[in-house]
Amino acid sequence: MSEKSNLITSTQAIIHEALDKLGFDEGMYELIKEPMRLLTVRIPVRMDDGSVKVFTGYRAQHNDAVGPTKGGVRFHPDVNEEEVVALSMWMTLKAGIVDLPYGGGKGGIVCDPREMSIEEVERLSRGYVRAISQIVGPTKDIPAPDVFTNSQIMAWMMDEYSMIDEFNSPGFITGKPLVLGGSQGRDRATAMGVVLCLEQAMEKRSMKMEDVRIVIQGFGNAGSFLSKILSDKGAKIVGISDANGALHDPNGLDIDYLLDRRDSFGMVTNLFDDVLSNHELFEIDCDILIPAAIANQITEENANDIKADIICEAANGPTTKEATKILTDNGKLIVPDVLASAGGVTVSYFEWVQNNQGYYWDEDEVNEKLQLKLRKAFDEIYDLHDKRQIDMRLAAYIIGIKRTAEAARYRGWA
Ligand SMILES: NC(=O)C1=CN([C@@H]2O[C@H](COP(=O)(O)OP(=O)(O)OC[C@H]3O[C@@H](n4cnc5c(N)ncnc54)[C@H](O)[C@@H]3O)[C@@H](O)[C@H]2O)C=CC1
Ligand SMILES: O=C(O)CCC(=O)C(=O)O
Repeated sequence: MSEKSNLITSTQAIIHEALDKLGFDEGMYELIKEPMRLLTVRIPVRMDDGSVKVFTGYRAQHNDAVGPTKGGVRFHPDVNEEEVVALSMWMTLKAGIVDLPYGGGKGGIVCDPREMSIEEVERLSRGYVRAISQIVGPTKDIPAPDVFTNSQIMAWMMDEYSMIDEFNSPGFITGKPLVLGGSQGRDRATAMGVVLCLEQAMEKRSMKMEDVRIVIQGFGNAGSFLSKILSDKGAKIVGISDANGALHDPNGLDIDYLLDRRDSFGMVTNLFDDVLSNHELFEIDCDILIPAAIANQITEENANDIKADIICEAANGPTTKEATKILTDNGKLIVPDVLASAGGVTVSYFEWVQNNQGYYWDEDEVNEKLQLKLRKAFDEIYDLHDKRQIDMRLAAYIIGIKRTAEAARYRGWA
C-alpha cells in the first residue's frame, strides 16, 4: 500500500469506528467511506515560451447531505487523486466539528507554481475553473486557498467563474482579496484557529505562553501567522522550517526578521548556511510542536523522537494513524487537524455569508464569532475524549461525522 493511499485507509478506519460508536450501520459507512463525486481534468495551458503544457487537476466532493461542499485548492507537485480524496473527507469532518452548513470538498493541480511565471499561474488557475465549472458554484461547491494558492489566485478564479456565469459571483470562492468581497481576518484565520485551540490545550496541561518553547513546521500562510501571533503572545519559537529545511535557535528565533525575508511560497531557509532537515526539526527539544506544512510528517519512524507535550496540527494529515497511537501512549496531547485547522474554513464560511447578504463585518466581529465556534468545538471534543477515554482524533471524528450521517439518514440515503 502506498503512503498516499494510507491517508484514505486510515481516515476510513477512524470514520468506521466513529460511525460504529454513534450507532450507525454498515450502510452509512458504505455511503461515507468515499467521495460522492470525483472529477479529474486535463488543463491545457499556453506557456510563456509558446508551447502548450497539459496539467492534471482534481476536484473531490465528499458528501453534500448537509449542504454545498467546501474546501481549498492546492497547487503542488505531489498532488494526487488519493490525497485530494482524503482532504475532501477531512473537510466534511471540519465542517461538522465547527457546525457549518457544508459538506467537504477539495481540489488540486499537479504543478509547481514556484517554477512558473505569474502569467502561467493565472492561465492555469482560469483553465482549472473552466474545467470544473459544471460541478462548482456558490450553492454547489465553494473552493478556497490551500498550499501554494493565495488571494490573487482566488481573485482570478472568481473572475473566470463570473464570466462563465455571466454575473458577478463573489460567493463562488473564498479567501479573496478584501476589495473583491474577501472577509476581514481570513488571511490569518487558520493560524487564529490553531492558537485558540492551543491555548485551551495548554490550559489542560497547565502551561503558560511565556514559558513555552514552540517548533513550527512550515512558514507559509498558516506557519508564518502562527509564528507571529505566538511570539507576540510571549512564546519562544525555537524552530521553523520550509520545504528546503529548518532553522533552530534554543534562545528563540527572530520571527519579525524572518517574516520580512520569506518569499510568497513561505521559503526563507535558503538565505541561511546553518540549516537542519525537516526530519531534524521534529527532534528539537520543545514543549509544543505545530506541523503546518504537508501530510505524513509524523510517522512510526519518528514519533518516539518527539519531545513536545502538545502536538497541535495546523496542517492536514501530518500524523499517521500509527504515530497517533505512539504519541497518545507516550502521554502527549494531540489537537487533531480536523479541529485545530478549522479556523480557515470557519472564516471562509463567514466570507460566504457576507457575500450572500452583501453586508460586511469588521475584524472584531469576525474574530469574536471564530472564537465562539473554535472554543466550543475544542471543549466538546476534549470532554468526549476525557469521558470515554478515547484519543482526541477519534473524539473529533465522532463529533465531525455525526451531522453528515444524520443528514444523510433524514434524506433517506442510508
Ligand atoms: N491556508 C489555509 O487556509 C489552510 C491550510 N491548511 C493546511 O495547512 C498546511 C499549510 O498550508 P498553507 O500555510 O496554506 O500553505 P502555504 O503554501 O502558504 O505554505 C506551505 C509551507 O509548507 C512548506 N512546504 C511545502 N512543501 C514542503 C515539504 N515537502 N516539506 C516541508 N515543508 C514544505 C512551504 O515551504 C511553506 O512554508 C497545509 O497542510 C494546508 O492544507 C489547513 C487549513 C486551512
Ligand atoms: O477555507 C476553506 O474553505 C477551506 C480551507 C481548507 O482547504 C482546509 O481547511 O483544509
